[in-house]
Amino acid sequence: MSCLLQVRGLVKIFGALVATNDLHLQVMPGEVHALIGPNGAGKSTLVAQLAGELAPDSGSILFEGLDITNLPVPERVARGIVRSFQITSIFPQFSALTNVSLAVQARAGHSFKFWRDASTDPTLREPAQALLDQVGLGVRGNVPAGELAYGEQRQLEIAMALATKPHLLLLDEPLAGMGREEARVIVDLLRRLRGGPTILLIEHDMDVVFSIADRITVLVYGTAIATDRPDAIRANAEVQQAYLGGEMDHA
Ligand SMILES: Nc1ncnc2c1ncn2[C@@H]1O[C@H](COP(=O)(O)OP(=O)(O)OP(=O)(O)O)[C@@H](O)[C@H]1O
Repeated sequence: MSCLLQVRGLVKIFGALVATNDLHLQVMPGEVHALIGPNGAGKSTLVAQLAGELAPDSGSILFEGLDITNLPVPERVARGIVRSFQITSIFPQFSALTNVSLAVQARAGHSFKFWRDASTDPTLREPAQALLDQVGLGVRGNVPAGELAYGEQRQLEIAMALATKPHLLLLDEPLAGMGREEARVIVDLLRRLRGGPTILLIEHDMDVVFSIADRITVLVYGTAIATDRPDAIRANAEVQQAYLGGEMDHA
């Protein structure tokens, strides 16, 4: 099977710091692929380069066989690389349903200024309601987005990201700042998304990573030191060394 995303020899330097260091990565279609590594290993820097927010100093990124290394963010989104929690902007005064309707509308190529249409047009409302149902916010559609609980806003952002019909969904710490119950809702949602878009996930909660990832890549000092299935990663001596026997013990 040919890979969806291929990163070849990626390098990103900040002053004296090599944040991404000759990084190679392959993400296969349909998988949940987790990126883990100690603090400062370069996970977010990598995702920013995949999303097009940061330009690499060298190396290349191929997506669906096409070199996208120099494509700007909107063109990557149009090709199906979508980052949740960063690129989606919620309008807090609009209802959850209108927010998702706007995302559906944007995907269809219309301008955001027609938000009045977005809240009433059935061709936007119906898919938007289906997306709210999918993320577990089906009964919260009429609530202004700004009044949703923190975890619900993250669910809403996932619905808005899904509205763009992503082929690759980039999730950078989707559980950050959440309590136990809110995190459980998001983890259940990620499980339900299996079979949908390919997911590249940065997550510090090792229990979550090891229970939902198909494959895991471990970054250390900007380099991918291992990519494998969870059980093989857990047993990998170099990986255990990188974590100094800490977090991995609990995984
Ligand atoms: N814009 C920037 N300018 C300078 N240094 C940066 C910049 N962005 C990141 N860095 C540095 O690059 C290194 C990698 O940071 P990055 O945030 O990618 O790591 P991370 O693995 O995501 O860390 P964490 O798990 O703590 O979120 C760190 O040393 C960080 O301080």
